[in-house]
Amino acid sequence: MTATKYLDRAIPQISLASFESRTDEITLELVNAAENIGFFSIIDHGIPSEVVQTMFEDSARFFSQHDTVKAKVPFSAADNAGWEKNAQIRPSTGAPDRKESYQMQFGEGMNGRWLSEESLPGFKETSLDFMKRVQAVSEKLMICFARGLGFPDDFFIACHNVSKPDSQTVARLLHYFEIPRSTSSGEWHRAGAHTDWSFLTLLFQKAGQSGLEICPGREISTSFGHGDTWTKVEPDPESNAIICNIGDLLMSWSDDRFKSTFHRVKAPSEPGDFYGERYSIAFFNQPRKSARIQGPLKKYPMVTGEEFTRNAMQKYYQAVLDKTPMRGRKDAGEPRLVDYRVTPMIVA
Ligand SMILES: O=C(O)CCC(=O)C(=O)O
Ligand SMILES: [Fe+2]
Repeated sequence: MTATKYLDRAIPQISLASFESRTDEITLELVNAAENIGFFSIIDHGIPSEVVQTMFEDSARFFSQHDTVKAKVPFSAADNAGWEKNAQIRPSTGAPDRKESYQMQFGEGMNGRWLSEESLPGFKETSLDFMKRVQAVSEKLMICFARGLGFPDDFFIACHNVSKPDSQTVARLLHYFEIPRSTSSGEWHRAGAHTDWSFLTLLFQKAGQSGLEICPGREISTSFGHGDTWTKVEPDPESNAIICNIGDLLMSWSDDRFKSTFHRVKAPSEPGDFYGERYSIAFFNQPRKSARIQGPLKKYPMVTGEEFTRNAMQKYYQAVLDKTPMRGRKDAGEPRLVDYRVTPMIVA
């Protein structure tokens, strides 16, 4: 395996302190970051680090449940919610990510996908409280991006209103398994290179659990950045930073002015890489199904939020939908992506 080429790109750090009186200044910083690297971190965002830690503890509590318990809330491709394990095949690798994840929503997509209060007391309340806080931070960023693109301040907030039943916004708990040092990673990744199809993604990392890497959309020269130069994005517990990236939705809504950025969680294989168990939390701002998506220059035809998500699911999950052993089962109802047969971390 050839060594990864790394470049120490500066990731802009943007403070949201005194937001109301500094909105224009913050807008300039965000627009600049979005036009160039597509990645930035935000600090002074108002979510105390204890709240983040509590969510991480509850995430560990969720994933420590037996697989048969988690399988009661299986991932649904139709709703983009629920639990999957070793089931997400990225177009960049053609192999499942070595991870499990649980996706939670505010709206009707989450119906029947919470574990019962008896099996996981307090989990739903902690999660929804956390999600509301992250949504509040997202809304500040949405005001700035609306200003930056010449829309009314509340334009993106209305399109992403999480109190509406057709909200598609997702909070994703992620758990990557510990990897034995003897493992040869070959071409697979903990999360293969991809862009997110969200408007914006807000990512929480845990101290010491590195692995996230980025390659800015403007600098990528191959389809998935194989062989391109990558930059490590280390967790920053000191400043309680949230890592943010532009997703495909904001790229399209800005007529490509803002670029979504390739990122991945590399399988450890080189000196300095982290082999331990890794937890992260990603919050994907997704449009309401009824939102109408088109940039100010009308570069792309208008699509609804529902259509945008459906297209993205086909692009990112089709390989699994085609392979899923449960497809066509009488009781399936809809395609399911959980492949219980794959044992974690069997890597030759
Ligand atoms: O776990 C991470 O750090 C990144 C996860 C990610 O990129 C995703 O789920 O889209
Ligand atoms: Fe991602």
